[in-house]
Amino acid sequence: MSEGTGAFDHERAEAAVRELLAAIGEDPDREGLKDTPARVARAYAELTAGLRMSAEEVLTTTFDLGHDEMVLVRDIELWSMCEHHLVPFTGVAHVGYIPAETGKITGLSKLARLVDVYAKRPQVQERLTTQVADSLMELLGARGVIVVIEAEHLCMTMRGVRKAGARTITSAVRGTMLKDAATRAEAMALIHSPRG
Ligand SMILES: Nc1nc2c(ncn2[C@@H]2O[C@H](COP(=O)(O)OP(=O)(O)OP(=O)(O)O)[C@@H](O)[C@H]2O)c(=O)[nH]1
Ligand SMILES: [Zn+2]
Repeated sequence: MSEGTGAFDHERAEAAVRELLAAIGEDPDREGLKDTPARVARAYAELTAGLRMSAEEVLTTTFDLGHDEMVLVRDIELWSMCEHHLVPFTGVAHVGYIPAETGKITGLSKLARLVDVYAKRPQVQERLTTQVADSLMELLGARGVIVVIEAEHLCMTMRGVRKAGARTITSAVRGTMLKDAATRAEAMALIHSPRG
């Protein structure tokens, strides 16, 4: 994938929103819309903040707890933006890993932050899923990783095919989670066990 600069240009974003308002037949100068380009630019800066963050920054806090068995955080709330239509897709991510033999683990919140690094940018669900899995393998030296994402795409709900409630499920399985069926089954059982 070719890389953009990642830098957010507020002035350019404001001008583009003003232009879009004119293109849809609105009057960008009417009272209710006059602050909209600046607001939308700020909102887009937030919604694409992942372009200006890295997995390396997020996974700096690690502990050597000697815990070398599965850690799984499920139901991590997720908001991303479909790169085809620039409308949201939303759902949950389940992220599990088997730490390195040294027992090097990261903070639980860092798994949720990692999801945000890759979610807060124009994205497709498949790439989001593999990027989270691959960064855990590389940066934590995890022996195995499983990432399952369940999401609803507003581009399929509010427009186009208009199928509300359809959920897309993607998974990325790496290392021992891939090789060892019992470990993978344990992770899937944890992901699907009853809530509450
Ligand atoms: N694989 C994948 N497809 C996605 C994702 N988000 C949106 N899409 C799909 O991207 C496709 C884009 O299709 P196009 O035919 O180029 O665009 P379109 O005419 O707006 O398509 P419709 O949505 O079917 O109206 C659609 O089928 C979307 O459902 C995603 O995360 N992964
Ligand atoms: Zn879309």
